[in-house]
Amino acid sequence: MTIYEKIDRCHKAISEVRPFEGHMLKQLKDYYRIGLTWSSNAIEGNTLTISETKVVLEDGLTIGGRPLRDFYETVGHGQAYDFMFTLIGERRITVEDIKTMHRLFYKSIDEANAGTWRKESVIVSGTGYVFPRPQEIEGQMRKLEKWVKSERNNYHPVTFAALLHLKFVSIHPFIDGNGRTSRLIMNLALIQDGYQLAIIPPVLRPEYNDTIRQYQNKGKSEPFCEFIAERVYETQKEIMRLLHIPLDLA
Ligand SMILES: Nc1ncnc2c1ncn2[C@@H]1O[C@H](COP(=O)(O)OP(=O)(O)OP(=O)(O)O)[C@@H](O)[C@H]1O
Repeated sequence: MTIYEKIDRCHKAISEVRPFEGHMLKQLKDYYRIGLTWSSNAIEGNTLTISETKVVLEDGLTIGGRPLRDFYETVGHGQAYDFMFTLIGERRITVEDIKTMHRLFYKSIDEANAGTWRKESVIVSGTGYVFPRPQEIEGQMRKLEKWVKSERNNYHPVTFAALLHLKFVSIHPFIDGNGRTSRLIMNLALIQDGYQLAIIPPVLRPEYNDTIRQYQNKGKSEPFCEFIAERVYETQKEIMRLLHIPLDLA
């Protein structure tokens, strides 16, 4: 069975318990708020542990001895995550939504650059890939928005979400926080289509970055899409375990 067939089997089993409705939706949202915030920040070097992330998000407390920036990243990611969930009933992902997500994540860190395109060129370590010039960003992001509208139904929802992430990080429209924003947009696409989140733990960072590079250097998107599909499948199995859905359906 391919990873996509496995995902579809799980999707069918999970959809029967309607996890994205009513009280279950709230519980799932709260559960993954901590997991996604922690993992997405940790992969970029944030030093907070998962239990410290929970303290910051749920009690609003700072953590002694940790950089203030790590605290702001956690609070900001929590707010951007909440905004992402407000779009769950829609099937749109617009440039404005993307800017709002970045602004919420980044406003306490650098208000002037929050939700605004970068004004400088960007170099990403580990790749010789040439990113668009600042003056090209608005056009490329509008093109991406059009692609979302016109191409979404031509892909498996998990492939679509992964491609959206790839295309977004290859524009790298913000001065910082592109990784966090790309993972939020990808997860927005997944939950809008009724799929579970893709959570990338920091230990998988080398594989994550390597599959992005394969797309940029060799034009191969399959390794990244499969990497993301594996992550969605892991979350599906976790949800099935939590909701007492027999795992032999996985
Ligand atoms: N070769 C690459 N090209 C483009 N983006 C990449 C590449 N490798 C990794 N990335 C993405 O960029 C992110 C890290 O790059 P960078 O540090 O420049 O991002 P950032 O803008 O600082 O955002 P964040 O701090 O949220 O990651 C990774 O999390 C990944 O999503």
